[in-house]
Amino acid sequence: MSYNILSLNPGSTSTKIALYQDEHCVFTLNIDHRSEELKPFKKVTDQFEFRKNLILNALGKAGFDLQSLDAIVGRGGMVKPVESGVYEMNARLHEDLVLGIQGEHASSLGGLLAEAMVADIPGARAFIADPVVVDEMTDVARVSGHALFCRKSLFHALNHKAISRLYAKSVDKPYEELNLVVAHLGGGVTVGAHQCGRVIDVNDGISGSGPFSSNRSGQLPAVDVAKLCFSGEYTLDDIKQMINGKGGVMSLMGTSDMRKVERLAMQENDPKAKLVMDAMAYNVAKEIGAMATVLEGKVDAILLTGGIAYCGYIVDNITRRVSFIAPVKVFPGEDEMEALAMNGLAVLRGAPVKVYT
Ligand SMILES: Nc1ncnc2c1ncn2[C@@H]1O[C@H](COP(=O)(O)OP(=O)(O)O)[C@@H](O)[C@H]1O
Ligand SMILES: CCCC(=O)OP(=O)(O)O
Repeated sequence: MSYNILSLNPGSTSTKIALYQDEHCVFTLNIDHRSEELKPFKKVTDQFEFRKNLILNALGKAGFDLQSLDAIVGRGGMVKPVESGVYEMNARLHEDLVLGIQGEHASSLGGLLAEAMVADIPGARAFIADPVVVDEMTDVARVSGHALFCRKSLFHALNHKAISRLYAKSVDKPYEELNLVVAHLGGGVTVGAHQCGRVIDVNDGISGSGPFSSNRSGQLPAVDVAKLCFSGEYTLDDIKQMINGKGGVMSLMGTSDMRKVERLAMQENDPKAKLVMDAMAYNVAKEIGAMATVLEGKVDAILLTGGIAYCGYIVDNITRRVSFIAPVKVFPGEDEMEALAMNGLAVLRGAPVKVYT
């Protein structure tokens, strides 16, 4: 029996779609969204119709018959902390994706779009897989320095796991027998300590922790942020945007496109662009060092992935700083589309599916 699966990956700056016939990718498209295009939408969930129409138009243009789909797998979503795995859409999951229990992120649209689209396809199923809220952190990693706060597991779980499995396959070992430090360098930056198949610690890529990224501030001096909050000059929304969306390279260089920053630094000898690239590499390397201590120095490999892993200058800079810990392997971009489809395929072929409660 053969299956048709659609992968949906809504990101902060793009919507990626891919069609699979069993293991084979037959169509893939990356729709970039300019920031002005998304500006009119107050909340992420307000983008639902806009993204749905783009997807349906793209599939229509490609001449694909939606009725032949067996499953749609979306990248999810800011729901409650969950175990790694595939979850079938249900009323609870729908509700929590809409509410954004742990905050707002474009990936929450993945499950909602999958659910809405299968509604018109008899027999088709809607899933999310390894959402950004996968939580395998140890108790000690959760404790923050104040009783009102705890550290959260919000990261690129899907790509962390997919790239780790790809690496494990390349060295002919089960992922569950390896200790890895994985750094996803993208819109957000997350660096995780993978111990025998579980991400036991990771910086929170949404709420302002760890290294800065192309559009996020990472950790900031808390007292100075508190002063800004009470200065009367900024709204809560302004402050949230400083941390997530308009922070990081966006704030330092006025763009979140690392290709532009790289061009400025390398071709135009812009000292500020070079300093920002150096600082990004420095901070990512520091976080990798921290995660190596979580694994007590027993690290089989360090994996660099995400869009910024295409940037040779940053990769070389990080590698120079951390290669004393373990060999560094680079997986530029992501393996999320295939991971979504293969997770869905496994369920269609009889693997267990998890129920979100
Ligand atoms: N070839 C490249 N060289 C340098 N940076 C790149 C390249 N391609 C993408 N990027 C940067 O990667 C970042 C986006 O990474 P990506 O992994 O696609 O994002 P996300 O984590 O949101 O999926 C952006 O800052 C983009 O400019
Ligand atoms: C940390 C959650 C995932 C995330 O940051 O994704 P993007 O880099 O795609 O925004």
